[in-house]
Amino acid sequence: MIIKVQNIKKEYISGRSKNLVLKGVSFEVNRGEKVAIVGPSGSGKTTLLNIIGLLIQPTEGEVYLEGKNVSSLSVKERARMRNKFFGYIFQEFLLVEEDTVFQNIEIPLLYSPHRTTKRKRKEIVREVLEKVGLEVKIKEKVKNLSGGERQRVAIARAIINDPEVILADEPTGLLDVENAEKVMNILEDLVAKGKTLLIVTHNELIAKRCDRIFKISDGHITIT
Ligand SMILES: Nc1ncnc2c1ncn2[C@@H]1O[C@H](COP(=O)(O)OP(=O)(O)OP(=O)(O)O)[C@@H](O)[C@H]1O
Repeated sequence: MIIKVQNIKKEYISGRSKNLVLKGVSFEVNRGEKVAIVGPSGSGKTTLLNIIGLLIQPTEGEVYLEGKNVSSLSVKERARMRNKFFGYIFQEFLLVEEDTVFQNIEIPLLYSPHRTTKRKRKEIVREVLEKVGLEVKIKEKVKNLSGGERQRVAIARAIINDPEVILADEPTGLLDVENAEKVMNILEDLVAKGKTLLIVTHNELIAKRCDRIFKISDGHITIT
């Protein structure tokens, strides 16, 4: 088992109002699994993904990654996990529009503890761009790309450090059917090579392609 979540609660407090979004969520995910996280808008899907990805802290409960309780990790180890263990893909791509495809994708390499020369970075970036079918766009500015191409750049950036787990938050939400299909095929290829995928989606067909579906409703999770 690669991820274990135990009795996670998350409460947001703004002013006097409290919002208990997750009311005690527990599950395990195995290595190489493809899991869909579904539920109505505002049910806490992104919140759950961000807790697993160490982007936010739960109010209560524990997250274990490869058997290690993450609350026992130092700040440095958490940062390393974020950079090396997870690849994050978001609906809005979160790319630097004015920069080139290469500049956007090399970012995680610049933050890696292993120094790389520009030549080496180019080689690695070319390799991941090949995986997402965008080698020819390496010098193009992101602002000149289509939505589908942007999402593939975002995927390339997410996988450049060869992460174990890919966390994808509505990665096909802004894409047409054809581009959504391309993105899903790339993600499924990664799973076929042993990566683990957690994908938040509103799309039933995408959810059905996964091994299991985690449905969040009223702060609780049902697994099918
Ligand atoms: N930083 C925050 N501070 C306060 N409330 C928040 C914060 N982040 C999320 N919430 C609230 O928590 C609830 C769950 O939000 P979350 O984004 O996890 O839902 P979601 O299921 O991903 O929704 P959607 O499908 O619309 O993206 C919502 O009511 C949201 O307003």
